[in-house]
This record gives sequence, C-alpha cells and structure tokens, in this order.
Amino acid sequence: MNAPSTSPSLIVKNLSKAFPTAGDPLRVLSDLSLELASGDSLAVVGPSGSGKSTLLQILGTLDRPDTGTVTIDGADPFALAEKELAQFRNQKIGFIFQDHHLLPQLTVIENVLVPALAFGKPSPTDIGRANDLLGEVGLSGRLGHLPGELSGGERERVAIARSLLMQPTLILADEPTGNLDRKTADSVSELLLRLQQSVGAILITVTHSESLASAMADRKELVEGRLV
Ligand SMILES: Nc1ncnc2c1ncn2[C@@H]1O[C@H](COP(=O)(O)OP(=O)(O)OP(=O)(O)O)[C@@H](O)[C@H]1O
Repeated sequence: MNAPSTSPSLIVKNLSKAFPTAGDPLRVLSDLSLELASGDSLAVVGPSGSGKSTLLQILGTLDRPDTGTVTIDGADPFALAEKELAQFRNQKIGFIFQDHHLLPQLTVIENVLVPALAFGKPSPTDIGRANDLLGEVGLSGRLGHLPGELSGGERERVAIARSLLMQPTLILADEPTGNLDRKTADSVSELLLRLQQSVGAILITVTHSESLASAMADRKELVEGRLV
C-alpha cells in the first residue's frame, strides 16, 4: 500500500478542448486547471453536455487536449509514444464505467487481471493481488464466474477491483453507480471510497447522483468549460 502524501500527483493546467461542428467549433473545455494529491476524492458535476466525459477522457489519456498540460506523477503522458502511453495508462490510471466494460467471455478473476496484460502474462503477484481485491469487494466465491452470471452491483464491484489492480495513482469513475438501485449504489460508493483511501489513490467521479457526489471529499461543477 502506498503511504498517502500531500504533494499533487495530478496537475492539470489550462486545458482547452473544442470539437468541430458544421459551424463554429464547439468549445467544451476552456482554460481548465486542477491539482489533486494522493487520497483526494472529487466529484465532477454539471448538466448534460457540459463536458464531464470529455474531461475524464483527457485525464484518462484516451483523448488529447487542444492546448494545456496534464501531469501525472511528474510525467507528461502525451509526450509518450503510443505503446508507452498504453503502458503508462494501465499502470497509473484505473477506470470504472457505468456499464462496467467487463469482457463477457472472461471470468471474474481474468477480468480483474486485464490491466496486467499490457505488461505480458500476469505475474504471481498480480494474481495474488487480484484474489485479495476480489476478497475485499466480497466476491471471493465468484472468481470463476462470467460477468453475465453476476448482478449489476456485483459487476460494478468487479470493475472496482480491476481499477485497483495496478495500484494506480488516479481512479476515474464515470457514473459508477448509475445503473444501480439506491441501496446497492450506496454500498458500491462506500466500497469505492474505502478502497481508494486504503491505496491512497486520487479518485475523480463524474456523476449526476447527489448522494455519490456528497460522499466525495470535494465537489466541483463544470461551468463554461471550467471547474468551479
Ligand atoms: N467526439 C466528439 N465529437 C463532437 N462533439 C463531441 C464529441 N464528444 C463530445 N462532444 C460534444 O461535447 C459536449 C460535451 O460532451 P460530454 O459527453 O463531455 O458531456 P457530459 O457533461 O459528459 O454529458 P452527459 O452528462 O450527458 O454525459 C457535447 O455537446 C457533446 O455533443
């Protein structure tokens, strides 16, 4: 487990992003800056179309900003070549999506091990960690099951375990409880925050859910391309 520190491990400076349209480009992010340190949790809220997913895509290094910089653990991911960037992403960033994005043909434990595949065959350490994480999310008895055999809340818990496999610096969650009933949503968000705290990762959650947003230590709204 990483000891939490207070120096910012995510530094975002002056991000801008626009998409081409038939008319003027659609400006989605505009001079957006943000700094977060190990152990921080942030809810990003805002109306539909305000740019929350676009921000998450850029922080997740899945899309590039037009201008501005993202620094994760002192490194500029966008300066890396494609293969190195893919490895950096797998090592430093855990993703959790509303529809979990588990691979249907892989078992629960194989899904949790997917981030390790970018580095070759999962090591015994990876396999031990996957087992431990599945224990922590209460799924030790379901290692060999397929995602289709699990409930929505159980699938989301597998996605949480997968996001933590590589002990990431940053966990990015897009509506992680969006498909769940209130009680299941509350238990999944409690679990996510507990595990995020235990590894000292930064957690950024995009959500329309008031109850999930209020569980995070901080909350910011995307307004006219900036976080306020
Ligand atoms: N690849 C793209 N090409 C063109 N326009 C895009 C693209 N991606 C997003 N947009 C536009 O950018 C704006 C912001 O989209 P984004 O998905 O980031 O919003 P959001 O805040 O996540 O919305 P929601 O809460 O509905 O998921 C929208 O108007 C969207 O249509």
